[in-house]
Amino acid sequence: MMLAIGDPGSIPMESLESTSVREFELSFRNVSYGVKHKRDRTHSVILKNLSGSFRSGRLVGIMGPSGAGKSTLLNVLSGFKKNNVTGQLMVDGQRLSERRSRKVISYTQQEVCLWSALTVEESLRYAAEFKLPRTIDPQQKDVRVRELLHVLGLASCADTLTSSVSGGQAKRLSIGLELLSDPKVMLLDEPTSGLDTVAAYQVLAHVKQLAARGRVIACVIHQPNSQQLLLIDDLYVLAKGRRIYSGPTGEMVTQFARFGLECPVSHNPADYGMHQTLYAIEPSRYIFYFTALEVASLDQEDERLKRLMLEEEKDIFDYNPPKLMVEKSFDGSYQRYALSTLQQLGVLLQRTARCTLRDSYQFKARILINIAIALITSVAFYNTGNNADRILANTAVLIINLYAIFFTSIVSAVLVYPRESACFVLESKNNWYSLRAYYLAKIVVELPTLILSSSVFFLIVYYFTAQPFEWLRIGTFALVCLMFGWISQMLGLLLGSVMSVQNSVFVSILIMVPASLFSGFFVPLRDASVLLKPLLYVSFVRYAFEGAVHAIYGFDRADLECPEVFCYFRQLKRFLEFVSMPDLAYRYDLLALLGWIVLLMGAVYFSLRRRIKQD
Ligand SMILES: Nc1ncnc2c1ncn2[C@@H]1O[C@H](COP(=O)(O)OP(=O)(O)OP(=O)(O)O)[C@@H](O)[C@H]1O
Repeated sequence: MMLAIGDPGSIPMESLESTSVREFELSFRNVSYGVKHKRDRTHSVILKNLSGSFRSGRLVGIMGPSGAGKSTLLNVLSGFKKNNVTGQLMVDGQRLSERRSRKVISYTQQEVCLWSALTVEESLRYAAEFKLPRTIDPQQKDVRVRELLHVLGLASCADTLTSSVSGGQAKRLSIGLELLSDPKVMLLDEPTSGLDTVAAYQVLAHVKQLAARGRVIACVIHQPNSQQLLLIDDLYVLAKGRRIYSGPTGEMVTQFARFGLECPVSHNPADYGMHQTLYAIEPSRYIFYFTALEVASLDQEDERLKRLMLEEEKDIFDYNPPKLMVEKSFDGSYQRYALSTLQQLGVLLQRTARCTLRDSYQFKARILINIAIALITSVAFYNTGNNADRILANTAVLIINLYAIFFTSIVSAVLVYPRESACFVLESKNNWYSLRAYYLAKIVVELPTLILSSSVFFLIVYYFTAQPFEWLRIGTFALVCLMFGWISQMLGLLLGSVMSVQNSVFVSILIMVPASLFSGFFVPLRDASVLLKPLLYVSFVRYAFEGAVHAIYGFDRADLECPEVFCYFRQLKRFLEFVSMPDLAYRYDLLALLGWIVLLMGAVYFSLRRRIKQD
């Protein structure tokens, strides 16, 4: 059903409402936020001593000039920003813990983060799967998705991939994803930016209806027109991180006038002309918008503004909230996630499978690169496997095999992961699913890709370079390749989760080049300097290389063929002494690789957890 302008009541809200919620209030007291500048060790205050209360049933508009701290305030209230924040967040006068605030507050940021391989409708459907409880039947979910498509004006692009929609459509979709679960408190950062007047009105009207049904909704709003202003019940106006107004929209101008801040505030004749013209065209927009912005943009030394700010800071809490227990009023039956971990895992796997099948470029490229390198290696080292005269060349095959696995695994992870992890952080902070479910899904999805891509390489090279066709050797070699590939993959995910694509690529090269030195192939343990030796003992490349050498030449392999009169390395014992691996212990290599896997998997987990927790 399309929403008619000027008729917000026509929004089909009934099915979007699950239960009626009693009135409540989200309030914050003495909220300050500062940043330390690393370069000159100075400290800037971004939000100073802000207090206020947003009541359910009323749509709150947060206004102020660019850089006033509007987005920062929403980041702080939503819990997205936690470091260097002081103050209290309360529901009905009861302090809201961090965990609890995550349960009740949803936040739609200015930047959109969408899965590029999904269509608009699919994105909403997956959001519905994650955010709506299983008790809601699929038909009802379908109705909600369809309603949102219409209300947000996305019906015409429902089947378009999110990578192809316009900026405004992407913005509306990102709001829709959060609207689906009908959260108790919604903080929206510029929900109308990028939208035309009609769409902006529709979004605001929809949001107002949600507020009217007992939600707290606060949104940063830029340049609202008179119709949009009529929808905004309360205004919270910021100037350089300080509050200059909080209260009903209609009373703002009067409040400013009490401090001699009457419109127009500036007396530049040129500006005055502009003011007059604007006033003639659209009086209400002129009064609210220009008054708010002009006052907020005044010099902080302006006496009138100073008095106004002092008054606002003095009069922080005129509302006396009822002392209700948050537990009873809010959390009684409120679950952080709509689905169990297992159910979350199921939906995550479904979504990833769909994205991978649709956007299979990365996967195909990885397989093709592996085949190409495998064929080149096979041509270069054809039939070396059982030739004692070419044993060094054959050892090179083993190390090339490991490098190919390393680079294809790490590069595909660092290229794709930074963007994916940004979406994960956003969805996770908004309680779509837990880190545990996401991490499990990631492992389940990555493992088959890794097995397939490294097996392709390994099998081609193994066959054409004539390595021994014994199941024990094939199995042990494959296991080393797989574990090494998993280490590379985890390293890629770790880099991708903590840094940008560019930095991850540089760092992965920085890791691998010295790691080659520590493989034991170029500098055997015996010849390593005192400085190099400790690095060889911890190098995962060395353990993988040793494991591979053991798989191919260990386990009491018979002497090699010698096509010449004399081959020094015909007896494998001599070769193993030469590469400084006389007493090979395959299981120790596996144990060391396993240790690395556990370490890196833990590191990836904790780095993702840190990202969810940090600002
Ligand atoms: N981590 C940070 N380090 C340094 N400065 C910061 C940091 N976070 C915010 N700021 C500064 O705080 C001020 C407020 O930023 P914020 O993004 O909240 O403004 P805004 O009112 O939302 O602006 P806009 O309307 O342009 O989006 C800006 O001057 C910004 O540069």
